[in-house]
Amino acid sequence: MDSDLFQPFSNFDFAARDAVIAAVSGGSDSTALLLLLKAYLDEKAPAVRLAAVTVDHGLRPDSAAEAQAVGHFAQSHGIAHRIFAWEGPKPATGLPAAAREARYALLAEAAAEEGTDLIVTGHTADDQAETVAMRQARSDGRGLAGMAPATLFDGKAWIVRPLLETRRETLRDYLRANSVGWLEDPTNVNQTFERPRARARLRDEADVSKLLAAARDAALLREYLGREAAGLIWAHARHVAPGLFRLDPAFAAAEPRDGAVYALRILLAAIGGTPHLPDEARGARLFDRLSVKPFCATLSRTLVDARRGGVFLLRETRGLPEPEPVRDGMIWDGRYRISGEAEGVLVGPHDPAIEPDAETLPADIPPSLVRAALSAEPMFWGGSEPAVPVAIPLVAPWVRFLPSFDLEPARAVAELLGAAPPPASPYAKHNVTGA
Ligand SMILES: Nc1ncnc2c1ncn2[C@@H]1O[C@H](COP(=O)(O)OP(=O)(O)OP(=O)(O)O)[C@@H](O)[C@H]1O
Repeated sequence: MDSDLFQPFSNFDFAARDAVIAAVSGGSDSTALLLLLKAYLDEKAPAVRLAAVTVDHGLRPDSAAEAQAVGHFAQSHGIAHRIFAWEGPKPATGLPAAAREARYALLAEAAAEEGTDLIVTGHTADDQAETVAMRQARSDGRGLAGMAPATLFDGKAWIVRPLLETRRETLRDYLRANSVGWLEDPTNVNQTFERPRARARLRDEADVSKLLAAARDAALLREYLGREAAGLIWAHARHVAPGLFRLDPAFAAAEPRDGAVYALRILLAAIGGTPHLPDEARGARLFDRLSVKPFCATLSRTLVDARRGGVFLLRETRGLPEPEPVRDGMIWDGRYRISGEAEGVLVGPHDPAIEPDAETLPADIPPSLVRAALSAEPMFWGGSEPAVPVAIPLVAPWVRFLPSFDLEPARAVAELLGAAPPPASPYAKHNVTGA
C-alpha cells in the first residue's frame, strides 16, 4: 500500500460500521476514491461492505449511460454498485445547489437502505481551494473554513471526505499508474457556473497553497470558537418556559468576547428557526447592547428582551406559519420536526387565548414573556383519532448540514432545546479530543 495515499483513511472510523457507501460520479477523484477505499478496507476492515452509488442527475443526455459505465467499472473490481436517479422537476435557477441537495438526499437514502450512516466522497484539496475561493469572493459571512472532513446530513448520514488534503493531480497520477481512465464531466468546465469559474481562476499553485492554509486556519478558529461558544451556552443559557430562554446577566460580560458573540448568533438562529446565523457585525452590535438594560431588539426572527433579571430570547410572533395539515416528518417553522400522521389534524401557532398554566409559571419570569413565547410554539388541533402528533425540537442552523467543526455548539444547543444530541463524529481526530 502506498502509505501516503492511504493514510487519510485511517482518520475515519470505518471498522465500526457494517457498510460504507462510496459516492462515485466516474470523474477522476471519485474513481480514485473507490479504488483506494476498496484496497484500504480489504486490508484493514474486510468485514465492512463497500457499495458504490452513482446519482444520475438526468441533466445531460449521456448521464444514464455514464452511470452504467461506472457500474461496470465497479463490478469489474468486485464492488456492488447502484444507480439512484434524480427524478421530478429541475429548478431554472440555482441548479448546482439543487442538484447537490438532491444528490445528498439520494446518497442518504442509499446509506439507509444499506444500513449504514457513512457516505464517502472524493472531494479533494483542489475542491477545497475552490470552495474557499468562492466563499472569499462572496464573502457571505459564513467564514472561510471550507468543507469539513465530515458533515452530518439531515441528522442521520455522515458525508466523509478522506481525500480533502490530497491534490487532484496526485489521484490522477495514481489512476494513470494503474491504467485506469475516468470520465470528464463537461459541466466542470462550463463557465456559466460559479465553481468552474473559480476552478479556471485557480491556475497559480501559490494561490492554491494560500487558500488551503487559510482553510486550515479558519477551521481551527471555528472549532475553537465553537468550543468556547458551547461552554458559554452551557454556563449561561437556560430553557425557562416553553419557547422561552434566559441568558444570565453575566453573559453580557463573558469572555472571550468572540466566543460570546458566536454563542449569541447561534442562539438567535436556533431560537428564531433560521438556517443561517445572523451576520457577525450585527451579532456583535447586539451583544454590545446586552449590558445596557432595558433593551429590546429582534434579529434572526428572535426577540431579545434584556432586563434586570437577565436577557430573554424567544421566537418573534411575526411570520409564523399559517395553520396547515400535519404531514409526518414535516419541519415546522425551521424549529420542530413533526412526527406522526393523523387524519385531519392541523398544526399552527399556539392559540394566544389559551393561557399558560398558572401553576407552572416560573415565579421570577415576566408572565408577558411566557405568554408571548408560548404563542410562537406549535399546537395541534382537529382530527378524530386520539393519537396526536408530536413536535420534536431541531437545532435550526444545522438541520440540513452539520459540519464536524460545529459539533460542540450543536451539542450544547441540542441540550438547551431538548433536541436529540448529534451522533459522535466518525472523524477520529475529533473523537480523540472527545468532540
Ligand atoms: N453524480 C454523482 N454520483 C455520486 N457521487 C457524486 C456525483 N457527483 C459528485 N459526487 C460525489 O461528490 C464528490 C464531489 O463532487 P464534484 O462535483 O466536485 O465531483 P465531480 O467533478 O463530479 O467528480 P470527481 O470528484 O469524481 O472528479 C465526488 O468526488 C463524488 O464523491
